Order: sequence, then structure tokens, then C-alpha cells
Amino acid sequence: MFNIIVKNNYDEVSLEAFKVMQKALKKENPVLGLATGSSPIGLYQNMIRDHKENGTDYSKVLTWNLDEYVGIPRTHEQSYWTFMHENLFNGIGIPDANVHVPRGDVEDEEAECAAYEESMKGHTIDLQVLGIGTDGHIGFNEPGASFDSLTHLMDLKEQTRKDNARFFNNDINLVPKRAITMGLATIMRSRAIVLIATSEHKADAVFGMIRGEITEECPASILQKHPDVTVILDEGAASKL
Ligand SMILES: N[C@@H]1[C@@H](O)[C@H](O)[C@@H](COP(=O)(O)O)O[C@@H]1O
Repeated sequence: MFNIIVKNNYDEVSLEAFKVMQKALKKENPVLGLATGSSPIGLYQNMIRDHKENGTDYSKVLTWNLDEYVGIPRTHEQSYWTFMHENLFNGIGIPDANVHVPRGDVEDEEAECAAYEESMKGHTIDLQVLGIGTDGHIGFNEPGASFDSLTHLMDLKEQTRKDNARFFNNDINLVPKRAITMGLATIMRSRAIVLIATSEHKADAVFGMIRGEITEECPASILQKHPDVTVILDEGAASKL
């Protein structure tokens, strides 16, 4: 079930997402699912400010990230490990032992997928943060990924690699071709989801997710079956609803 909230600009969208996050953080030992991309950066900035100004404690918070590129080391400036440390973890004083990001620099990627899924056993994500790709992907579950998928390897679509080339000197050849991602079934296990999308280039994907047919061709459409999804949009992203 979607709770759709439309705000005027990115700052308001981020603040609204932060309010949802604050509710999740009230739990005793909160478990968060986290996302990369530009969409959640404002939310993360609110969390950092709140930690610094109000002393919100992250020492008991556990996190699992959605995904990671395959073939680049964690130290690479565009790895999602680096992204999360620069945009959130370093600013909230969360111990590294509490955070989980799949490793994309291992020899046996299938074993890494299984180990990542296993690491979540016994934990349920209280709040999963999501963005959405222009092709309707969530995490790195590209169109065609199975609704039953657990953490798995994914070949990235040309469109996604084009979209993400801006982080790789605008050179698509530098964008990794594969990623490890939580599966759609993994994401669906979370208790609640907050999905952030802004600007008109997300409008088609947002329409597909909320009003489109539930189909593996639009991975985000599976969220129509989830009981608790807050979707926070600006006018551009909401323009086709
Ligand atoms: N794997 C990430 C997704 O988790 C993210 O939601 C998407 C949208 O990114 P952005 O928020 O920058 O538009 O991009 C990447 O491909």
C-alpha cells in the first residue's frame, strides 16, 4: 500500500523522508536498509545534522545496504562502500561492525551473494530506504529480475550505466557492467519502505511503480504488493500520476 506525499522541492522531500526515518529510529535496536544514489543524500544530511545537534545515537543501529558494483575495490571513490561512508556513516558515528555492504571485489561473487543473504538471517529491516532508476529498477534489480530473487548478481542495463556515467567522468566504459544487489524478495521482507524520487526524468518510472501493471519488466511495481510504502516525490516526479 502506498502513502504518496508530494512536496515542493528536494529539501522538503528530504525532510519528509527524515520524519519517516525518525519514527524507525525510535525502536530499541533499529535495523535499516540503505540506498545510494543522489535521491537519499538529503535524508542522510538530515540524519547527520540530527546526530551532531541532538546526539541521536547510532551505536545500536544495524544497517544493510542494497547493492554494490562488481569489479571495483571498496577503496574506489565510486564504490557504494565509499559513498555510504562519505555521505552517512562517517557523520553519524556508527561502528563499522554494524554496517553491511556487499563486497563487489571478491573472487566468488555467488558465494558473496549467499553470504550477504545469510548475514541478514534473524534480522528484519524496519525501514528500507529506496530510490528508483529511470527504468524502474530498485537496488540494482533491473527489468527482468525475478520477483522471487534473493541477493544476486545482476548485469546492468545500458540505460542504467548511461545514467550512472556522470559519476565516472561521463565515460560509460568506466561504469561497471555488473552489480551485487539485494533481490526483490529480500527488499519485500522489510517492514516498511520509504522511496524518494525527484524530477521529471523519474516520472515514467514512478507511474509504472504506482499505476502500472505488476510486472518484472518494472521491478518497482512489486511494491504495489507491500503493506507499507511511503513514496515521497516532488511535482516533477509526480507529474504523470
Ligand atoms: N543502485 C542505485 C539505485 O539504488 C538508485 O536508486 C538509482 C537511482 O539513483 P539516483 O537517486 O541518483 O537517481 O541509481 C542506482 O542505480
